[in-house]
Amino acid sequence: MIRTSGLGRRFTTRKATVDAVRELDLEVREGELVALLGPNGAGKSTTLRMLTTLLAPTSGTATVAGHDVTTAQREVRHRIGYLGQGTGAGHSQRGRDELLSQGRAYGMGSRAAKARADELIGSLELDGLADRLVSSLSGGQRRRLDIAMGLIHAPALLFLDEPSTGLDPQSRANLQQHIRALRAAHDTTVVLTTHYLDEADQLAERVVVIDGGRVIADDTPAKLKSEHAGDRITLTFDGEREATLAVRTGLGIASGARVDRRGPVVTVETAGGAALAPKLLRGLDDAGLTVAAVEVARPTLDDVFLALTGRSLRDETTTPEKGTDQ
Ligand SMILES: Nc1ncnc2c1ncn2[C@@H]1O[C@H](COP(=O)(O)OP(=O)(O)OP(=O)(O)O)[C@@H](O)[C@H]1O
Repeated sequence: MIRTSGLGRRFTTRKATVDAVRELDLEVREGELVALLGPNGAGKSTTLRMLTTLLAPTSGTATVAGHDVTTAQREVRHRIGYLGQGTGAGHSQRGRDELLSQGRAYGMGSRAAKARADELIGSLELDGLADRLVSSLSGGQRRRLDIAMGLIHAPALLFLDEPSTGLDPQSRANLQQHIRALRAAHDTTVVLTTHYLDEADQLAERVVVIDGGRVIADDTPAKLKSEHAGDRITLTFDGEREATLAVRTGLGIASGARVDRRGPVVTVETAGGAALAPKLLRGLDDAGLTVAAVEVARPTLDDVFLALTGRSLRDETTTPEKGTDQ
């Protein structure tokens, strides 16, 4: 569905030259749901804008839905849907009318456009809402209408640029549920960008991690986590002295695990944390050391990003919160 080879985009301004995307080799198969994950400025939007023909690459090639993004822009555009950052339906219109005019703009007959609009209104649960003025809809509802606009011409491939940015967690979960259902109902390949770790983890089958314009990892969330980050066992002792003694016992763990002590808290990063924790506690008990609290946490995609770059994605992104909606 998508194949890029050495794709790149350089921006040259009077002040600086920025390689927003470098040497991108990406392949997306039919039916996949792929998330491009990275901090602000990583190159996610620039990648999407090149794949949707909105921006010309300065190096490399890209084929989308069987057509070259540089030499066959029209063909590509007819086969894809795109929801950009901050784009959306006109506010003084009713949603349904917006959908119909969008369908006509794609050359659909009025009957076909109406049938497709009805179908999308149903699957995105916009019944009732589609007959209201767009300006009266909440952020999440408007985003769903935007997705319907992007799908009106039944594209095989849908690009969503940060679809849930600015939505509160509940509306975000609701939108994710709709994206999943849409994909199941219409068999659409979906490529989306996000800087929400939970969104990439829960929604995408495959996560392409981008940093500084380059792909630094590309796999299923489960494999990324098992390969790049271990489970984390956090042991809290009554005092720093006990924690130091506990580390000195070696904790009975295999080499390769990372042990870190901060004050009375010892963290152990290792594979198979859930199985190891009871053994570890028994060993400490035998050594006469009492653990005040223990916690075993599965790794997150942030741990993966941290392992790959030494930086946390959480520190780099902010989560703007707006009103809840359904
Ligand atoms: N038109 C432009 N002119 C100059 N630099 C640009 C332009 N567009 C993007 N850039 C730069 O390219 C880099 C990648 O930007 P891009 O918008 O693709 O990142 P992003 O990963 O989508 O970030 P965000 O999550 O903030 O949307 C940034 O350093 C950005 O400042």
